[in-house]
Amino acid sequence: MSATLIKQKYGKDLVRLVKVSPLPPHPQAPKLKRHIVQELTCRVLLGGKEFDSSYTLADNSKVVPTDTVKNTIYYLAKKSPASLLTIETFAHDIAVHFLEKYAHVQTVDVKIAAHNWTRIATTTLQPPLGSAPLVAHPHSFFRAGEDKRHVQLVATRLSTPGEGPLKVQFATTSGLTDLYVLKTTGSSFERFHRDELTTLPDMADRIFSTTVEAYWTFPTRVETFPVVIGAAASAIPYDEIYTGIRQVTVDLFANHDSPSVQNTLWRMGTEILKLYPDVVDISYALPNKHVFAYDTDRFGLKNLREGTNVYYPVADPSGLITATIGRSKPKL
Ligand SMILES: O=c1[nH]c(=O)c2[nH]c(=O)[nH]c2[nH]1
Repeated sequence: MSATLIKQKYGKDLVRLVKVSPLPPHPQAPKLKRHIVQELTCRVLLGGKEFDSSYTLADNSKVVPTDTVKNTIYYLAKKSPASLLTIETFAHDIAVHFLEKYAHVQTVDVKIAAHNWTRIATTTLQPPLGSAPLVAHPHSFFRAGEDKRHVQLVATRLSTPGEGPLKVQFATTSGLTDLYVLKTTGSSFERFHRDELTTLPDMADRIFSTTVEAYWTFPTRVETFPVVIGAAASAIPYDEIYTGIRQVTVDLFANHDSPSVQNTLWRMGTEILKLYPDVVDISYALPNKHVFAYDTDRFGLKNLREGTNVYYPVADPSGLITATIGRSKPKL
């Protein structure tokens, strides 16, 4: 038997990093320390033909240790604190670092997840507590939810090392996951296909609950280097787009009178493409986390068809409704 190495990539996964960035002092409380906190989980994988021999011939001479990959993430977080504030920019700077430093690295695949630390609302910073309106605390946070912001960036070297400037193609996908939402009415599922295996009744009014997963892609772009690390000049407002997509998603979830998960998903995607011209397409995965009416009718208490207010959430199985929505090609 003769075998061939079809593809390979290696690096460090689950590199956890917390970064605290100062904010300028508040004019009325100049001594108060004001911070931004970010918690990231990073994965950086390196690829290139010259790593083949580490797999096939046990030749480690070209292998940048995954430990060095990990150290580099912290090094760049320290060196380029501004770029870290937007995970797409940080991913870009990580990729550029590896391509500039190691001529035999052909591709860098970076994934970053940002966790949700949200400012605690406190009544006052001075005792007595509990007597003043709520203010966002300058340096105390709570984990508001398990939802995360994501970026996956694949950077590919287009130029030949030693022949002219470094030229890199970047493919960027951003996303959000684990955004757990539930609505108690304003959702139905009726007039679906029926056959002898169908037991589901028409549901005119039901609970709708899902954990939103959404990924959106940006146009691939080519950049020529050197540029200043941290300056990652990109006209794309990644933060604004993330915040907007998250808001449109929850707005439509809450306000759309949903005839099906499929149609709500479509409404979310089409609205986002209208609002954000930088987004090429958006993919959603919406599990239908069923919450069914419990049968207390058996005990003489009507709950199934009328007066429904006691339910049981079903962990598995869930429905899973997925789609990618893009822009239609102009008709010629
Ligand atoms: O919104 C829904 N879409 C479905 O395809 C489906 N199938 C199902 O059993 N319940 C639901 N709900």
